[in-house]
Amino acid sequence: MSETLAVAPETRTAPEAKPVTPGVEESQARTHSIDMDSLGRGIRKLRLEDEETCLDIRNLNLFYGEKQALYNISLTIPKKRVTAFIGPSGCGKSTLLRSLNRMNDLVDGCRVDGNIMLEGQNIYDKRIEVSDLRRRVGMVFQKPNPFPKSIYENVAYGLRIQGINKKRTLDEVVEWSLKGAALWDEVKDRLHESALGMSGGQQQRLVIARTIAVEPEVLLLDEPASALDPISTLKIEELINELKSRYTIVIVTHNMQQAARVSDYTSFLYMGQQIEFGDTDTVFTNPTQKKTEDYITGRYG
Ligand SMILES: Nc1ncnc2c1ncn2[C@@H]1O[C@H](COP(=O)(O)OP(=O)(O)OP(=O)(O)O)[C@@H](O)[C@H]1O
Repeated sequence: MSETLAVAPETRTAPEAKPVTPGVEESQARTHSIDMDSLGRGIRKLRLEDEETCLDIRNLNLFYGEKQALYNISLTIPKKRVTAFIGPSGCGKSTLLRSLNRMNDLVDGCRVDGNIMLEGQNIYDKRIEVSDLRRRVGMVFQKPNPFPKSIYENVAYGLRIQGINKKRTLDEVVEWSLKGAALWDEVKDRLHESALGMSGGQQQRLVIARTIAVEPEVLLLDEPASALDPISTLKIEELINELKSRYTIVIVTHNMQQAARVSDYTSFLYMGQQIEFGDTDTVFTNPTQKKTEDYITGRYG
C-alpha cells in the first residue's frame, strides 16, 4: 500500500463567499450569490465527455411502498471526481445516494427499477454479493458512528471480518488508513484508547479511515460535515480534495458553499427528479434551468 496522501499545493481553502467581483453587472450580483472565483477552484474546465465513468445510473425509479421518491433519474458519475447531490429537503438526495450501494434494500417496502452500473456491472444483478458491493462502495453518514472500540480496532474492523488477523498486516493498514484520513499524527500515540473519546471531527475522519481501510472504489458521503464545527468541516473538505485522487466520491450536502468548494460535478434534484446535472462551475454560475438558479440563489430551499 502507498504512503500517506500528500497534501496538494492547491488545496482548496474555504473562505466565506465574497460579495461579487467588482465590475460584475448588478443584475448578475443579484442573481449569483456564490462567487466561484473566490473559492480557489482551478481554471480548467471539466467536461463529462472527457471523463471515465464509474457509476452509470439509468432510468432509476424508486418507491417507498406506494410513494415514489425518485423519478427516472439518469446520470453518469465520473471516476475519481467529486459529484455533489444538492436540492431542497426531501428531494431525494439521500435516497439516490443510498441506492448506489443498495442501502435502500434495508428499508421495508422499498422497490427500485432501472439500472445502476458500477464499472459496467449492474449492482442489482442477482449475482452481486451485496456485502462485497458495500465494501466497494463505502458510506459515511452525517453523524459520526465509530464503534465502541479502540481507534485501532475501528480501523481494523473491516479486515478482521474478512478474516485478516495478522498483526503486521493490520498495523500497516491501520497506519495507512489513518494517514489517508489525515488523522495519524493526532492519534498515533493513543491507538488503543476508545474512539468514543475523540472529538466529533476526529470521529468523522476515523469513520473515513475505517471505510478506506477495506480499499473501496467509491466513497458515499451523506452530509459528512453537517454535525461538525467550522474547523472540522474545513478538515473534512480538505480531506475530500485529497481523497479524490484515489476514490470516486459522491457527496450529499445542504451547504451550497460546500458543494461549490468541493465538487467537480453537481446534480440538482427537486421533488425526486433530476433538474440539472453538469460540471459544478456551470451549474453554479450558468445553470440552464430556472429552478436550479432559484435554488442556488436561495429563493427557496
Ligand atoms: N425509509 C423511508 N421510508 C419512507 N419514505 C422515505 C424513507 N426515506 C425517505 N423517504 C421519503 O423519500 C423522500 C426523499 O427523502 P430523502 O431523505 O432521500 O430526501 P433528502 O433530499 O435527502 O432530504 P434531506 O435533505 O431532508 O435529508 C422524502 O419524501 C422522504 O419522506
